[in-house]
Amino acid sequence: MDHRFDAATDELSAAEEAHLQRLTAAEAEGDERVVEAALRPRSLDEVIGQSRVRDQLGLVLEAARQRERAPDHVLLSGPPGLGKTTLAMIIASEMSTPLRLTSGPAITHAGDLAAILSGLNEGDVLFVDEIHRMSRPAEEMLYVAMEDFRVDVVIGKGPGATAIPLEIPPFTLVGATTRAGLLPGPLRDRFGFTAHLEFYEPHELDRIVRRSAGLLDVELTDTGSTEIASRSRGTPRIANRLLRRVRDFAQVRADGVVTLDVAHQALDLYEVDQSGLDRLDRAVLDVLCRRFGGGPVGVSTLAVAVGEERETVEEVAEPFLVRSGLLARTPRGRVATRAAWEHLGMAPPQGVTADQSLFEE
Ligand SMILES: Nc1ncnc2c1ncn2[C@@H]1O[C@H](COP(=O)(O)OP(=O)(O)OP(=O)(O)O)[C@@H](O)[C@H]1O
Repeated sequence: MDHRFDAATDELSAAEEAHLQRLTAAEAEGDERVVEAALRPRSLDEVIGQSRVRDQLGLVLEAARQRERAPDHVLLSGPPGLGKTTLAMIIASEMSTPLRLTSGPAITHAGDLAAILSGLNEGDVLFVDEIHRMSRPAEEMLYVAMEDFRVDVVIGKGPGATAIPLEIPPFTLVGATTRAGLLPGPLRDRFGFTAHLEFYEPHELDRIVRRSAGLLDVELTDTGSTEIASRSRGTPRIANRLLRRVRDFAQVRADGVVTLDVAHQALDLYEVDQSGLDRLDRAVLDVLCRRFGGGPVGVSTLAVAVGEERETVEEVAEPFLVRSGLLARTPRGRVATRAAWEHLGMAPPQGVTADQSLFEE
């Protein structure tokens, strides 16, 4: 579908109108995931922020189009909700080719991957989310598929087992990971283009909030939008989610318009603080400072203390806390910075510095 949104004029095209109708229907069914998917930008031009990634990726795709070849394999890394899935969909749509979706945890056996790879058509884009969580045998099969476009199907077991090579058509693998560091070198090296997605700046999130509000038909003031953007943890998915929650509040407890005051009240109600820290972020800081005297403390201990999985603390809470200068990762464990103590309204113990570089791993 030709889904283009002109952020400069905020005008909806006929295609956009149709899209909006589908959105409204999805909302009427209360399906938040459908709504989230419908808010995704559909082309590189529509992507807000990430300008370097957009430029570089645009060039990779244009060159491939000119050569009439499948683009090189692409690795997208970065914290959740910054647009990895969105970019994978855009790669497929810009190449006018179908997108096949799977995820690392879903591929438990090499055979699962063999089945997916052998079903690909020439030029298909295969998206593997959480690629760092794939099993080792599947990973090894993927190396060969990425480089030689071949799958070795093993027949039989033990010493009598034989590998039958099966040719597969050239395809583009798009891998997404929140932990690029966990990918084995040989896999990482086989991606021709690697993009690291950064947290978004408040003015970019502001544009995202206004774009989504336009699509959802939510009336919001400039200051209302800025307020939501500034509390979105640098993350578009959170910006869109907060917009929907503030919209609920505006509808039920106000006159439907998202003003600064409405945004304030709603976000306070949902326990999103002024810096955008949510419950988990605050729990991590709280435990770190109050229970462990500001650290250093190991991430596993921290995770148990807040009642979360280690991965959740490491991949969801920490990147934003580090980026906000509230937490530092050190070889001896996690440490609260002076800003973290101040954020909790507590006096830092002697010797705690604001200078994160002292804590660098
Ligand atoms: N650059 C962007 N401009 C506008 N909206 C965006 C942008 N990036 C992401 N979004 C919005 O944020 C939401 C989340 O994006 P997406 O699902 O692509 O993130 P993700 O990085 O794949 O997250 P996860 O790894 O958790 O699946 C999408 O619904 C999309 O509407």
